[in-house]
Amino acid sequence: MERVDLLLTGIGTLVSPPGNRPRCGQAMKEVREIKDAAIAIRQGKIVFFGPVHEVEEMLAGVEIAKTVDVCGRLVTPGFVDPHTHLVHGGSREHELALKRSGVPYLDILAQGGGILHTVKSTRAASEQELYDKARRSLNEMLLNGVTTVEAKSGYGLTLKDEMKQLRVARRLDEAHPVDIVSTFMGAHAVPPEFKGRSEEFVDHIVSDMLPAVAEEGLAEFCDVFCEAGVFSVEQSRRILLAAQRLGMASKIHADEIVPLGGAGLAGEVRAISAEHLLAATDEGLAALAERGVVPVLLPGTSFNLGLTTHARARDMIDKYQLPVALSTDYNPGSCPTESIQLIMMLASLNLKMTPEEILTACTINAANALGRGEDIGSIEVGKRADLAIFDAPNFAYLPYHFGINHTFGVMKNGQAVVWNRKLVAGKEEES
Ligand SMILES: N=CN[C@@H](CCC(=O)O)C(=O)O
Ligand SMILES: [Zn+2]
Repeated sequence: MERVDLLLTGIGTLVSPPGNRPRCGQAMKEVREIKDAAIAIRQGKIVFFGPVHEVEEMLAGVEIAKTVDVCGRLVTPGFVDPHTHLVHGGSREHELALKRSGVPYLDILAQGGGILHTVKSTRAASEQELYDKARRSLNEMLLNGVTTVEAKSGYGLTLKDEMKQLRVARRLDEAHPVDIVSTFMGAHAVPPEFKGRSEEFVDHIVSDMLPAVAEEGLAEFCDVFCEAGVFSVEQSRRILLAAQRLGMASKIHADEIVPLGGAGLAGEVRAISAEHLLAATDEGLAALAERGVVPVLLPGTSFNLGLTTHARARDMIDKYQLPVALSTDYNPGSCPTESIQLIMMLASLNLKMTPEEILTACTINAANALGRGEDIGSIEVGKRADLAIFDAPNFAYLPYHFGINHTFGVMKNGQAVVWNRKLVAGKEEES
């Protein structure tokens, strides 16, 4: 090699899970930590990393176009947020008092509020309004150290409005430094015009929506809210298998509130991931383990809904050897936060995950929940140089010192997109 584009040096601690594969059970705790480290980057990819003296030896005689000293800071892989409802219209703070008075989430939905309220605001919003709002949230995520985000549709619930959401996600992926992975979630709720006729709505999804979404190549995954009073296991199976035939892999909002069997279905259809899982049974967790499904846990949601029960992360890791991933579930109802660093604190508090497990869950396991373990989610030679730089002495400091943003900088494909705690001008929206 004759030249590297960037040498990131002065790294106090470099910490990353090793490899590309999902990390299960005990392996979630085994992270690689290197003191006084450096990373060499060429054409957006990592070409060497290790203790600074070793990297310098490797680079003897190689032209280094630019050197940046991060002055002893912590460097991790850029975080991957594998479950968000990024693109939507409006907000739902008017439901806060109702929620706090104890009215259950599904009752608010059954009364036409909740998700259905956001459906109204999303239908009423123009594509540009949705774009501008989602871009602001994406900037917040980037400032938190996140470099890849999954984004679901599901607040349009007509073909036209679902496509509107998905096109916004595609435009953001093209224009914003954060990579967006799109999921079609037309089965997020039964819209008012199909009230009492959920089977007909499922027919409409299968016959009209899925083919149109596939035709325009707007989504890589298909997700269903498989929940009592929303979509049954049979309906979810029908939608997910139809989507698979069109090339969209499956994700499931599974066993969030009622143990309906969503986790079992995730195993059966070989979903890439199953999300929430607060009410998942042992049988359901065993099905995930048997079929290599990544459980995506959303502790911000149970926290914000004021629940005293939480997903059984310890059982998932210790007993079922599952590769747990974490996510914000950013959405306007059950979890209005873009902060993955807050989620880390809640994973420690309520899921009893260790800092090492949390790091693994927010990086390589989250990348595998999106089928991107070969490309992102760990600091490895050949992978994209998506990196987060923190004003922190070690990774445990992030879930420990909570309620503030520790990010100093973010590199996306080897380019600084956040520096000195600010978006780098022009990088928040490249065109
Ligand atoms: N549970 C279903 N969907 C979202 C919430 C959507 C909303 O309340 O707007 C979730 O994952 O938490
Ligand atoms: Zn969700």
